[in-house]
Amino acid sequence: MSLGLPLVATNGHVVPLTTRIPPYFLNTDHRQRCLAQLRSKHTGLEKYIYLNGLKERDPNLFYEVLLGNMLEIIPILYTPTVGDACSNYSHIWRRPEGLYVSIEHKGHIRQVLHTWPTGLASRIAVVTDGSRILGLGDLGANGLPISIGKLDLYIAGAGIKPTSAVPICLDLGTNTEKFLEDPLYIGVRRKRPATAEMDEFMKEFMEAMKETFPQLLVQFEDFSTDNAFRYLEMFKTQYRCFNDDIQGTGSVVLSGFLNSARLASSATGTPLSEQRILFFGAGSAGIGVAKQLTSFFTLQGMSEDEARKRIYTVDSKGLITADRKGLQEHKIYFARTDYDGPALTSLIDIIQYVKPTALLGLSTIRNAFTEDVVRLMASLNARPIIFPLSNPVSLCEVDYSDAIKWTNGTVIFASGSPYKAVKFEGKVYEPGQGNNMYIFPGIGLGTILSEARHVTDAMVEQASIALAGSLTDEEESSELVYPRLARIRDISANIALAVIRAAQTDNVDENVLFRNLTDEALLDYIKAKQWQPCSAHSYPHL
Ligand SMILES: NC(=O)C1=CN([C@@H]2O[C@H](COP(=O)(O)OP(=O)(O)OC[C@H]3O[C@@H](n4cnc5c(N)ncnc54)[C@H](OP(=O)(O)O)[C@@H]3O)[C@@H](O)[C@H]2O)C=CC1
Ligand SMILES: CC(=O)C(=O)O
Ligand SMILES: [Mg+2]
Repeated sequence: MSLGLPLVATNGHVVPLTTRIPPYFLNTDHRQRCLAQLRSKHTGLEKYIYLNGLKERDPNLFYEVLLGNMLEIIPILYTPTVGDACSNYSHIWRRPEGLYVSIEHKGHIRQVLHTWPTGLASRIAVVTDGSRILGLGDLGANGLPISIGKLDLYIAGAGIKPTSAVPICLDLGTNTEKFLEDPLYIGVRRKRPATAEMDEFMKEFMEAMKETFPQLLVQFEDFSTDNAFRYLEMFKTQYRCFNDDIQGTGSVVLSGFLNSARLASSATGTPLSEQRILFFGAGSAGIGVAKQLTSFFTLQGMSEDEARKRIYTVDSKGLITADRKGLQEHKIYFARTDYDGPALTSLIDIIQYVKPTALLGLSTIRNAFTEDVVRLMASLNARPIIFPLSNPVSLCEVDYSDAIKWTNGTVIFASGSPYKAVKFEGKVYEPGQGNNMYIFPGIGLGTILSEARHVTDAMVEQASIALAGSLTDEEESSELVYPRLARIRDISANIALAVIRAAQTDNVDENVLFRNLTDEALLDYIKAKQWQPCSAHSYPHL
């Protein structure tokens, strides 16, 4: 063990020649100590604060503990607890953890970006404007922890170097009064800008990002739906960027849906071409997933119209039909043209009309999938596919234990936030977690390594297909629809390989050296590039 400090060995123990750490500290298991300290905290928020302090003090140890305990720690750094961290961020703020770019910096954004310490080494930025954090609404400048949490997943899940990661919160004001009135609120005290002012800001920001960090990929995160679609359209062929809520969610849910449809079909024989998918919630996530599914259906040989006909969307006013006045732009494509009865507003009536094989919730409405809804889905399908995908858990459309009970265990289930396994009538059932965390680390890794100029639709689609195909025999026989989280590094490497190949096919890869490598050699290269934490390097300065 080389720690960069003088050591002596006595009785087989390593003892540092320093007074600043206890002589036998190095012979103890720091990971176990951290876990014990973590577990001694009583609330999720206390655990979150503890873990972020640990990351600041000792990033290697932090990521070692995280990688060894993903199932326990991801729900703290990410959904659901990151939702509490965001809601309370102005109050729990301890130290600078990311980059804030304020509307008041307009005209000087490049100078602000230049203050970021790792400069040209930066490879991936997760950028939120705090306007729709999970399903919690407009949290303004409190949104930074969502960018930090996503980047922890890049580092742990894909092996991106911590020094390559840039968490960014755009501080553009907030329309949430309680923050504007809170004396501890850390953001600018103004309402959000009108579209023209925000567009000017975003254009300056993206141009400054490209100039300051030429090798960087931007992941847009938790922008309100209209802006999420608008900036994706505006920037997706101009800069290296993608939108996680639209494209990442689309990609991850397509994977889970394909594995679910295969499971359901082994009971019912229903082919993909006869699936009817009902989206409860038609925002950036719902429409993003619907688009990804239809794009995949057309790859399978369906016409665009046939593919679109498989999809039904519901918003706060009920089933979305083309005759509705003033439909928002993003809802028009899937609005039904074949329904001309009275407006259908209750979910039960809509299910009775559509007879869906799959019900996907991206609505932010807690318990919207009531017992009646779930039982109706079970009466229509031998294996109903029910994905309550809204985050955090407090906004999930149905709890796993209820879904199991009300379907007598026949449900094929994936939720946005994690649930524990459930025992029902003597059998243990394991839920899936349909969350973009399975996909964005691999998309990012593949994009960064291939130096793709843009993230193309095919790169996102191939990522999804790679994830769907990543189940082991054991996972398949346990009827999982997503792989176990503990394998995320290998899965991310496989997704990255698929993303790089798609970038090559689309001719957007600037790193053309990979074109000559076999898949096996490229996969080895990707794995060798994954950063590994090593807490033995933790005390060089003592
Ligand atoms: N699992 C995952 O990986 C991901 C999950 N999500 C989650 O998805 C959720 C939605 O995100 P996003 O699409 O961006 O948010 P939006 O607010 O844009 O979308 C919410 C949608 O739900 C609809 N809705 C609201 N209330 C009702 C109701 N009572 N009945 C029916 N529909 C209703 C809204 O209708 P209207 O349009 O009329 O307002 C809107 O279409 C969030 O909770 C988010 O955390 C998001 C990304 C990834
Ligand atoms: C998971 C995610 O990106 C969201 O809930 O917004
Ligand atoms: Mg999100």
